[in-house]
Amino acid sequence: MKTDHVQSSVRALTVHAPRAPLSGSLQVPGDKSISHRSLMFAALARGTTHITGLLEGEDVLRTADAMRALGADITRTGTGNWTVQGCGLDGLREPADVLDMGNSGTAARLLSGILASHGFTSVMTGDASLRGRPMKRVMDPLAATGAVFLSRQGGRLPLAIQGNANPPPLSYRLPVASAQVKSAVLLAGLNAVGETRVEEPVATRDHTENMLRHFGATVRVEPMGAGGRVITLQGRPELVARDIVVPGDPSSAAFILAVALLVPGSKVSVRGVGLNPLRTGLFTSLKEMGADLVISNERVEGGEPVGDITATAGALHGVDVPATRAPSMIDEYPVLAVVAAHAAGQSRFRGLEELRVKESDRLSATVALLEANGVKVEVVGDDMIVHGTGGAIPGGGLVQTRMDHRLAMSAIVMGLAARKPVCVDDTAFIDTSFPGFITLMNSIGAGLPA
Ligand SMILES: O=C(O)C1=C[C@@H](OP(=O)(O)O)[C@@H](O)[C@H](O)C1
Ligand SMILES: C=C(OP(=O)(O)O)C(=O)O
Repeated sequence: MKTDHVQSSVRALTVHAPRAPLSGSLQVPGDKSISHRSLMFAALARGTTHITGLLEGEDVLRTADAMRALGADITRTGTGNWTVQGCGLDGLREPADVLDMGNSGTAARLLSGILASHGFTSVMTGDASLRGRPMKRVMDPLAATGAVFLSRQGGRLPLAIQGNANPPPLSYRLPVASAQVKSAVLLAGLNAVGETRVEEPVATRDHTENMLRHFGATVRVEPMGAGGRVITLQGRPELVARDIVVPGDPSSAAFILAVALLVPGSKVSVRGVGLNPLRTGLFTSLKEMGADLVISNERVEGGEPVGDITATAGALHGVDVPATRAPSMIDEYPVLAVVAAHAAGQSRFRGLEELRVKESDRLSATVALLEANGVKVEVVGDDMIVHGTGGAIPGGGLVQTRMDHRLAMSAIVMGLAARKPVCVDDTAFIDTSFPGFITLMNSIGAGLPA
């Protein structure tokens, strides 16, 4: 199994500060959220969808395998170029074997919405990290549609799902700010007659809403309260194949831009980065720290705002990131903590409870990453407080990456910015979201061992 392959080929790395400033211009791989959805929605549509710029990371390859097991015909025609022959909403078939979603919460949670609303039985599992993550957050709303779930204790994978092909439409208020939960409910609503309604008190990434519309569904989005939204989806739409251009992943660009800000004298551009406003909280926070980040060539590609971002190294100061910004930068806190460790003064990141249920407990893992490298950090309730070193991160630590790609990449950024080398226990999981990361870093002069 591929999961075992990733787990068994441990790749340790020792990271030294580069001898010279970093420079260059590059593109990062396609957006992970949009890539998963492209494959899933194309499989549910009728006709042939061509996808350009698909992220070929392990997580997305798991979604491709799962959609194939459900009957879609999915072919890779070139780097990032994929073709999906969809089955239509009523054309999926029961998978003959267990669906292995690897390390991917997005794949598992979104797929559960699809599986719960089809009249067959399926079983889903994942690697040790994913098997530890909570699935009750999707099982609870989906069970109200008549789907039956059997999971391990605490709502953990493996999970057996007996779907209901005629689910009633749900009206659901998200108890956690999660685009994955929102998407699972909306995807189950595709097969329901009538209007599915989701209330989110804080807006989360809206790729599901935008992309379902692109494939022909009627989706309405209205503001609710201060920063919330109500999303309504008309059930049983005729989903029709539509081509998709996947923008560069802002969550991947984050690591390149962060290292360019921290290594003195550096200047690096990342071209074609997705700039959906529900994904750009990190860039806002970096600018508040005094970062020299310039966005140029803004345009719309494949329905998403896209631009080029240039980062130039310079002095940074601490920042107070409000909890309401968390959903728009939820995957970027580990690397922002490294930037805050380098900055002068104190930073506070508020409302990080969701970090505890990612590929690892990212709150405690980020604290450990900083502490191992001589940086003072505290957790107060759900807030993280980082005491910046004013450009003098001691380094010299060993970082445990806990099967978590974002910790591995953040640890590498720390090693490039620290005084003493940083050892990273395992970088293999970087391939889940950012294949080619080390090669790209070296293309701007990072000098990492290949
Ligand atoms: O919907 C998505 O594509 C994602 C939503 C976020 O998770 P939550 O919905 O759990 O916040 C994010 O952390 C994940 O990397 C991708
Ligand atoms: C949390 C992440 O992904 P997922 O939930 O899909 O595993 C991530 O990529 O940082």
